[in-house]
Amino acid sequence: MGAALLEFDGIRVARGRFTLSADLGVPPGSRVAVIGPSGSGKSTLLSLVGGFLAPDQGRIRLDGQDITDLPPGRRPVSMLFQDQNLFPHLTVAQNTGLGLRPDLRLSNLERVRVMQVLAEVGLEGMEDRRPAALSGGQQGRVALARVLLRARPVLLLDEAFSALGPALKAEMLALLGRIADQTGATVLMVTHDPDDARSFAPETILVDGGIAHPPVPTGPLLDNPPPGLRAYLG
Ligand SMILES: Nc1ncnc2c1ncn2[C@@H]1O[C@H](COP(=O)(O)OP(=O)(O)OP(=O)(O)O)[C@@H](O)[C@H]1O
Repeated sequence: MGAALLEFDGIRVARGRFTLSADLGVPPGSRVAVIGPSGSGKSTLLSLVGGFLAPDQGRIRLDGQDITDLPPGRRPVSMLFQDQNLFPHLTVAQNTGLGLRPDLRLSNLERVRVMQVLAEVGLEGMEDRRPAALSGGQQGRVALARVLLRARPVLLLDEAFSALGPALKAEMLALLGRIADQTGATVLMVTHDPDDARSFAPETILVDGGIAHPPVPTGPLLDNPPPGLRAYLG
């Protein structure tokens, strides 16, 4: 629990003919957007942190601890994808409880904690429903409740809210902000929407031309984008 400094130290990774390099640090507890053209390597950058992809060169460190060789399940990282990763046959409470124990053998104390986080994200009274009986926004809340329960030091979002309408997306980003405050997590959020970056992330990593650039203040970057980003933003 608590924030963590995330470091990409001399990272090089090839995927087919594509190569990404990253040499940067993300300060503890910061909220960072990851933006760049389609196919520039944003998901690749997140996969390196999540452990779904191993670099060809370089190390990834969290608070100085080398996590490069740790399998995904042993990394202090939570990841949220667009499809929210809810299991259709499990209830809201069970889907949330998975954040604590994959085998769902929760202690009484852990059950109480599940109910608490569900109340915190506004899902009180819906604990026994299955995901199909929830709206899209409510499903998003279940996924965020699980993240809140896990309270991992690093939270990765890969276009997690991009399918949502503007009002719902704003609501999810606000909830995400509260969760990041509560857990103190370092958040990396891939988005195609510059407004998401502006509203959520004081700093942004630009991924372009095979390079993940160190984070810079979001406002100035978007107000005065370098040529590759300018072309992409239109
Ligand atoms: N499994 C793979 N095998 C070969 N090449 C891959 C593989 N996965 C991704 N790539 C290539 O790596 C590059 C980066 O892909 P990545 O998904 O990281 O980009 P992205 O910035 O997240 O794109 P988008 O915004 O479209 O989701 C792309 O050129 C892609 O074609």
